[in-house]
Amino acid sequence: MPSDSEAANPLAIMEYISTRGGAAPLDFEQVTLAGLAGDGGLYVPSHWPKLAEGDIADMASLSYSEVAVRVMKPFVGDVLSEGELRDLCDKAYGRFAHKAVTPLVQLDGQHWLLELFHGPTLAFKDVALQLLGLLFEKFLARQDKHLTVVGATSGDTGSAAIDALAGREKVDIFMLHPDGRISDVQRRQMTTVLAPNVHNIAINGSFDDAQAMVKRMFADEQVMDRFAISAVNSINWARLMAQIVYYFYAASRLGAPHRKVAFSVPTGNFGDVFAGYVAAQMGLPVERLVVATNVNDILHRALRKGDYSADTVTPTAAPSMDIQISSNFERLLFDLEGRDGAKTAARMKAFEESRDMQIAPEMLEKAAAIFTSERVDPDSMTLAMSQAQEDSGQVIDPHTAIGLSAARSADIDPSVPIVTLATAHPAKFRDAVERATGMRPALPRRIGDLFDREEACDKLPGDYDAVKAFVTTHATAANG
Ligand SMILES: Cc1ncc(COP(=O)(O)O)c(C=O)c1O
Ligand SMILES: N[C@@H](CCOP(=O)(O)O)C(=O)O
Repeated sequence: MPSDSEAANPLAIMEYISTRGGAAPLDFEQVTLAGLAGDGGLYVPSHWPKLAEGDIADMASLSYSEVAVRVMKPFVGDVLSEGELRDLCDKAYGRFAHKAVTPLVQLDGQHWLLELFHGPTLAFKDVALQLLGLLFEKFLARQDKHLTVVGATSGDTGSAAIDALAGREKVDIFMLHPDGRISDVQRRQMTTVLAPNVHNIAINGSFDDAQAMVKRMFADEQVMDRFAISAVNSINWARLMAQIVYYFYAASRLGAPHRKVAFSVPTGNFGDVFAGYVAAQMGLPVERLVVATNVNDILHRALRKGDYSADTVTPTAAPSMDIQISSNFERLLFDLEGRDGAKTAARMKAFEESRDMQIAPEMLEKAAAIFTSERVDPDSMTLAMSQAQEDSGQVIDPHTAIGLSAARSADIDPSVPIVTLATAHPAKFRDAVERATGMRPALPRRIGDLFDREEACDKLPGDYDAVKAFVTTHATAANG
């Protein structure tokens, strides 16, 4: 738990440093607009702020928006006043279709679902991206600058980012998705947004290929000199920060800080579960974080055996988790290695060249203090969907099913509540849900006419130069 002095001074100035140690420290406004560090690293806070037990206990009776203010304020520092942060949270979470924003649903004596899909695009990404859109707007109004957002999506980040940024002045968004490897609903949620500042690009390749191209752009001086490039993926610290909130919100309602809570997290890019790790560093009593993967199991192999070697991506019925190179794992490695940027830089450079990394037993042991992992195969995923419907009347999506199956397999004390993050609405994956349960979920009213809308999308080869040429031709220069 936090020391008295840390708890008493949560607003000490927060600086952000790169995991690779080669970039100047930034404040919260700068880090939000920067996205990825110039040395290729990911920004992290210079220290983990601590919340006092009493503050965590108080959260049980606060609204989601108020919990968000209390959790995020130490990361924001004095870049926004508390009133400004509260206004942004009220606005962001006011767009959610459920009063609780992220309601908890009890399945049985030990298992709960945390429904994170009540935002405009029906996945957990809205929780952070609705806020990030408003943060961009606020910070760009302070700076006379035009922002070019370049992102990669395996289905959900794209629509949430586009919803948050479509039509905003001073921002263009270029969103790369793997052609043919996302659900029809996911694709249409992006490609039917016809605002002139939105550019959808289907690339021939996997999410990993798209993500690698995005990262390469941040290191490309020809692009960076002309355009102010930023990120909406969880490589952007502000994305992760907003995702820490729901761990506090859920755990405080289940008895934290006086009771430990475990979380099972369907995982791909390691962002959502890393947010849980941060919550634990801030003082939330987290019994365990279950990293639930599908057959694209690099994280399971890494946490179980130290084998972080990237295979090719296998397309599955949980396409948003079809990822083999998990960007945010670098943030964990940085912590596990004593926050030594030079070591992390050397490790990541070697990985980028060989696509292989072995993790030392002492680092694995530290990770095992909080993380455990489970690999869920397609049959277990299908079974989790049908059982959730039969036993609890809950229709769940394939990603949530992977989380729930992992939660039920993990070795966790039966007296500890386990919260599975329900990361997407079942209507986004109607074919897979229908195959598992015989039920075809209806599209929620707000996207009821999705299949009647016109689509716009450019197709490009999985080639960096082609994507760079497209972005630099269509983007607005930083100085407008
Ligand atoms: C529905 C869904 N579940 C789980 C994940 C995995 O989350 P993360 O990439 O933060 O590990 C994603 C994609 O990010 C997703 O869209
Ligand atoms: N699953 C994501 C992939 C990117 O993850 P992010 O959290 O880093 O944006 C998606 O659906 O796009």
